[in-house]
Amino acid sequence: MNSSIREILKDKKRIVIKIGSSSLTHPETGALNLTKLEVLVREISDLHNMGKDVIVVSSGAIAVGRRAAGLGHRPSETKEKQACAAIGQARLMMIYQKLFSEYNQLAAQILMTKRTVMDNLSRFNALNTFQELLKLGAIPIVNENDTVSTYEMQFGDNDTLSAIVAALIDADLLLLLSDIDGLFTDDPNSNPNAELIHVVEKLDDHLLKMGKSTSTSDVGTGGMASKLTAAKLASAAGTDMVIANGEDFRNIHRVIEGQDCGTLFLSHKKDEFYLMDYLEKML
Ligand SMILES: Nc1ncnc2c1ncn2[C@@H]1O[C@H](COP(=O)(O)OP(=O)(O)O)[C@@H](O)[C@H]1O
Ligand SMILES: N[C@@H](CCC(=O)OP(=O)(O)O)C(=O)O
Repeated sequence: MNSSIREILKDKKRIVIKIGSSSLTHPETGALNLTKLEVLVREISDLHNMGKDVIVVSSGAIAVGRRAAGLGHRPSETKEKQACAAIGQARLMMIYQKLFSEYNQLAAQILMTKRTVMDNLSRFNALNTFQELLKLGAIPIVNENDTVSTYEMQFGDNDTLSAIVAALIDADLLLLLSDIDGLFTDDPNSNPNAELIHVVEKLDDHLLKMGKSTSTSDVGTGGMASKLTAAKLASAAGTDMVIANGEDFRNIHRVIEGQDCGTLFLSHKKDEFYLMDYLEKML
């Protein structure tokens, strides 16, 4: 049953892939894991070569900037985070540009805030930019514009941002690459008996309570709770979603080949009302 359901993943055409900070950096030092990044870029380039539209939502600006600026601690003050993001985002894009150009791919940067989505004109402009980039064969690399977004304009976590991007551009798959294999019956970092859930057909309140909002890594934000919020948004947008482990980026093709990898959340019918209501409440 599980493997036959996953056949649908082979036909996905427009895919948003979200990568968490913990999947991009070495846990011991916080520096970028370049070997892993090379695998990531190769995997994404190959998906693109298969004729798929790929949109990357990459975290990591604050983690990379913090390391580059020599900050020993995780920044807590807004202005400190903003400065780290300014340094880190530029570095991150420099590496992405370099690696993607080695595979003859065109990488592009899109930075968004809540305001980009809430304001009708900005949302329309953002959508046009995405569409034009995809038409040009580029790979958009998205992040929150952390440098200018303060609390009231923030998505706060890229799980939510990636689901909103997926809804905006009508993606048919959202793939969240995390530091964990998928959704478990409980947090496996505190409960060794927790079991991986392979397929979620309906995201009910019981499942929503399984995801705790605390992140166990030194760089992650949001924990499993924000991934489940993303799953609700994706489902309302008619987008299937998979959470898989970003420890091994070859999981990207495993998911697209329909292998039993991570947790698959099946979407049902579109629910524009839920999406609009969610966006309004974000204000
Ligand atoms: N039910 C659950 N299933 C899986 N992970 C969970 C669950 N509840 C809490 N978590 C925690 O969520 C973490 C993943 O979230 P986060 O650290 O924000 O990841 P990332 O940086 O990859 O986005 C896991 O490492 C795990 O400790
Ligand atoms: N926008 C922030 C990341 C926010 C975020 O959600 O981080 P993560 O939990 O690592 O995906 C940054 O680039 O540092």
